[in-house]
Amino acid sequence: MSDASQPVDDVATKVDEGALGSFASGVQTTEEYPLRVEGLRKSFGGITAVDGATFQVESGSLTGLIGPNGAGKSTTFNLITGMIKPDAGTVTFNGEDITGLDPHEVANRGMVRTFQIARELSEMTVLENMMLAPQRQRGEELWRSVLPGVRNDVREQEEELLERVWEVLDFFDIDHIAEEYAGNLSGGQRKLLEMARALLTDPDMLLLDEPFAGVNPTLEKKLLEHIHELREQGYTFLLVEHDMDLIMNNCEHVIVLHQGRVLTEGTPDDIRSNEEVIEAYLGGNV
Ligand SMILES: Nc1ncnc2c1ncn2[C@@H]1O[C@H](COP(=O)(O)OP(=O)(O)OP(=O)(O)O)[C@@H](O)[C@H]1O
Repeated sequence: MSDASQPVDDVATKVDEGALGSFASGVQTTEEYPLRVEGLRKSFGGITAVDGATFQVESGSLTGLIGPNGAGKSTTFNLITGMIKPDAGTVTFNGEDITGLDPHEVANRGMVRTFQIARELSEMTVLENMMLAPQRQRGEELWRSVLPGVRNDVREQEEELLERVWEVLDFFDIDHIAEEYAGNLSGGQRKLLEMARALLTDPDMLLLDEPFAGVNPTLEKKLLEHIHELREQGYTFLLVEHDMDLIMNNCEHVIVLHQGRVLTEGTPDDIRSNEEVIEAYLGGNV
């Protein structure tokens, strides 16, 4: 059974008191390092995409996961979030072994990744996309739904959701395009919508896979401001991004993957001057 039923009192609770306090249940982290990946391994036929990757991500950090093309970054993301199952190794989130869980089970525990807006969602408005975003089932809410007379009114829940949706749209400055079809948005606006949908699930940690690809500099700046604001409120971010300047200027910690394992990790300054990293990138045809 889902550990989402664990009473919130059981864990150290870091309550978000920022601008999102009104719609988020509060960022809850039980650990200094909420995400721990150990000995993760995955092969596709003869190709070992992830080969014993071991790292951890500090609570409230913006951590960058970088590496040359084919280093295993996307596969690592997919393994962490349950999109694919590892051949070996463990993924621990907030102290719980979540290895091999399905994506919705991982999301229910508070870790989500952004998804590109699928084709069928392009034919819906921004508002409809938000209303259809998967909702995190926290334990307390499961209980509320079965206790007679306690907030089990569907209309009341829909109204609450709508209120949260507008707050998130407002936070990302996309409330004015709520009635626009998602398919008509610019690349940058789509990225904002993808992040807004992820945030609506009320996560503690977000995994962002190239969130700035195709985003113009103005929107990139805006998106980065949102990420920093959320980080200050206690959200934890793991970011895969090819733009090295962006990683170096925004992440406080950088993990370098090479050939499916961690080559090194450290501050941007450590990484920038690391000979092994330079060599890996030169050999990696970046
Ligand atoms: N489903 C799959 N089937 C076969 N091989 C795969 C599959 N997914 C990934 N690979 C291979 O695993 C290796 C790692 O791929 P992955 O996409 O994880 O790397 P990456 O670091 O995200 O690369 P990039 O920066 O180019 O996006 C590559 O050699 C890739 O071709």
